[in-house]
Amino acid sequence: MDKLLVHGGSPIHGAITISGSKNASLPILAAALLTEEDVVIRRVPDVSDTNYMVQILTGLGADVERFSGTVRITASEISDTAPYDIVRRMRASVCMMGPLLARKQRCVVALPGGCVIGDRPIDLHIRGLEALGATSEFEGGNVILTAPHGLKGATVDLCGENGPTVLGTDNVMMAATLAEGTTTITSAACEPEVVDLAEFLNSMGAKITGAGTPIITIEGVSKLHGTVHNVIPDRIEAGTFMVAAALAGDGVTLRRVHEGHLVAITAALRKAGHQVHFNNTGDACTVHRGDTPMPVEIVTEPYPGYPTDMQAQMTALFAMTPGSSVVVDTIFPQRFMHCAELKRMGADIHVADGKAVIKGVKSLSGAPVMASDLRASAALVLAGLVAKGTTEINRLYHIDRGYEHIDEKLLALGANVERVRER
Ligand SMILES: CC(=O)N[C@H]1[C@@H](OP(=O)(O)OP(=O)(O)OC[C@H]2O[C@@H](n3ccc(=O)[nH]c3=O)[C@H](O)[C@@H]2O)O[C@H](CO)[C@@H](O)[C@@H]1O
Ligand SMILES: C=C(OP(=O)(O)O)C(=O)O
Repeated sequence: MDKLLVHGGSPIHGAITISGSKNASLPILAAALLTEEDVVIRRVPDVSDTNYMVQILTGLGADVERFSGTVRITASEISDTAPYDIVRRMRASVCMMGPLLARKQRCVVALPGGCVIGDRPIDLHIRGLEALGATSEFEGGNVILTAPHGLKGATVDLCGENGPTVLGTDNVMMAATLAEGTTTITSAACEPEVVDLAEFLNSMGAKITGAGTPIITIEGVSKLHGTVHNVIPDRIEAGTFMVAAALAGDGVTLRRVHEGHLVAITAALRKAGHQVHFNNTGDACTVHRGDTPMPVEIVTEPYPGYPTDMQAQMTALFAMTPGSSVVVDTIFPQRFMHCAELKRMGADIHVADGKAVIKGVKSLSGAPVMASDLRASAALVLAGLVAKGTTEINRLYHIDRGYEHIDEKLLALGANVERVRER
């Protein structure tokens, strides 16, 4: 298990390039199962989640070649059962359900269960696939979906108690591409990753309109074909480095970003007193720490609102921002595991009922801390950049799930970090 040592106090500056999006890559890799033909996906980040997805595809019988950021998949003959050993390691493996069901009329996928960010039910995924004519049963920790006579288009509402579901929208959209007739998804998730998946599917011959709005229409086709696709930039990786720059930066430029995907994060940083400038084409931005940082309140919401995947990192920034800031997570109200570790570094945070109140302190001090999930680990790295002394972040595999070569990118910006490899 690797760990990261962050020696605080070195300001970061310079430029880095943002990687392809993890959360767009995962469903797109799964969607390659919808055709027997060759699919080439570029800018897939080299993170453990995409490696697991490649292993799942291989385990299902697909031929997969990976060279740098490019993955070529040929799924001419595949099985309907996703191998448990790998599926259990990654929650996003639930997005195999839609493509497998559409292609094989049956799928067996291990249930993801909960995780440290809270309960992660899949009732809306199942409800959506059942509306298309599938039947479901649960056996031995697996969900088994069958549609022996194929799927049929229907109207499906995917709104849950906490709003729409991203991977649920992906699953129903992927399944509906090969269903007979027209499917309408209402209360669809509007995240850019859903739009990227829809663009990928359309480039394979699917007929999808409305992705990026709450109503998506999919006209079923009998077959999809091969394609080549470039994955969108990772808005959460970009947001994480934007916050790093606001916390410890002395002018940090991020290349290959998408301004339109970063509106809520940019607004929160500007409100907190930091400077964010985009270039004319909106594909690069430079962030400077403001002279008078101010406390703000952020409330996570479905896109285009402030993303839950960016609240832990912002909490690290608020830990050193004078005054009282507030973070409310309406999507995953239990997603505050990072706060206990930030407190070990000297932060003043009170968490109750899905809300953290953070009183800025003058300084944090480095400490051994435990990463509990992907974005919580990112928050600890950010805090470590400005803490006095050394922060030792254990269980680095959490961060390696979703940040491509984070240590190398931080080193390129002048941070003093060291990955300690432990076998
Ligand atoms: C791989 C990937 O893209 N992961 C992202 C995706 O996860 P994921 O797609 O799993 O998250 P969802 O959008 O489904 O979850 C949103 C909310 O809906 C609830 N819910 C979800 C499904 C369901 O069947 N029933 C139900 O009640 C969840 O508990 C949560 O409160 O979107 C989340 C919300 O933006 C992000 O934090 C994750 O990084
Ligand atoms: C929570 C995340 O991912 P996952 O849904 O795969 O757990 C994330 O990317 O922050």
